[in-house]
Amino acid sequence: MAFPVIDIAAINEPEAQLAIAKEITDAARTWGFLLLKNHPIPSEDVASMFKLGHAFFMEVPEDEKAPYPINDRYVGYNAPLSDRKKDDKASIWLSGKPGFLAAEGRKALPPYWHDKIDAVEDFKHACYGLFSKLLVCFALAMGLEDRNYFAKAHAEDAGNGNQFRMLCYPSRGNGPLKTTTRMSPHSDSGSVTLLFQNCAGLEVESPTGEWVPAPHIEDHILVNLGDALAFWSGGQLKATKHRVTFNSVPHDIERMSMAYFGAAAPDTVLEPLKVDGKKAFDKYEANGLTIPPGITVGQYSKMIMAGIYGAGIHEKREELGKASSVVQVGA
Ligand SMILES: O=C(O)CCC(=O)C(=O)O
Ligand SMILES: [Fe+2]
Repeated sequence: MAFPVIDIAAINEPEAQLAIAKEITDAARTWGFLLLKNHPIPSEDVASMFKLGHAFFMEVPEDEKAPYPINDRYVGYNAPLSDRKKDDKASIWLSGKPGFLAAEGRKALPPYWHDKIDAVEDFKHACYGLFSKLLVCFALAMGLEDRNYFAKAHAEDAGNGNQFRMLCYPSRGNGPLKTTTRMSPHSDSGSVTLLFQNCAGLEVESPTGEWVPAPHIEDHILVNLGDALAFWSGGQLKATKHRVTFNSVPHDIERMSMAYFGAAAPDTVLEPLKVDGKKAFDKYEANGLTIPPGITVGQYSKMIMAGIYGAGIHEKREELGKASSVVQVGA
């Protein structure tokens, strides 16, 4: 079964919409991954975001990044080997609802970013526009009465907003240690991830269970689904495991990617839809955890984050009496 590549040039044309929605949803049911061709995000904008990210990772000294570690709102820098203590990649998190980075979020960002916040905000907003169209496609193709059934639970300014991160898998002079990897296998936990990549290197679990390379095609966006939406859809949509290894991105090769993680508002209750009037599954497991029906998106995100970044920052927030509604959707 070939990796799905879907042309969405006509996504706004009413007579073409249902057919495109069906193609996208079929890919989401089988692979849980797809490549979007002729999408509305200008390639110059993608290129300039990569350029900003690359200069940050390569030119800003580590001691100017280290004082800004990722915080409980998913803003800040994550040094190599901090994810799961073994993933050899660095990331800068630029999360939050529109306006957040220019206001409270600013002090958590290395100063390099301060005059680039508007460009980041514009890019995130464009990602949101595409993401919400994909949510409409799922509802249309699944035959839900309300085409906004999913989209309306994903307002751009709900909760703490969506997460956005740029990643850099550095090139190293020495080979990797046995104990390190690039990006451990995981499924994303939110609704839909838009992934921009500057080269190949991501591997995904195919419908027949083998690790296969996700194609890298110039000007295409890779899309994958997260467990919250897969669970909510009653298993009709699939959240697929993916990883980056030192075989797919050797130690002396650099890779960059940017991920926009769209998630539902933290108070969204995840109750699986029935498929043909029947319960689709008795138990849904993801990343080693079982998702109980009726859990909210906010509660689910807390369940999964401890293994990745440690729950410490969130516990501290709660000790202070401020219940956190942080949504960790990537991995
Ligand atoms: O770098 C990549 O392509 C993978 C990123 C990813 O899977 C994630 O951040 O959740
Ligand atoms: Fe991921």
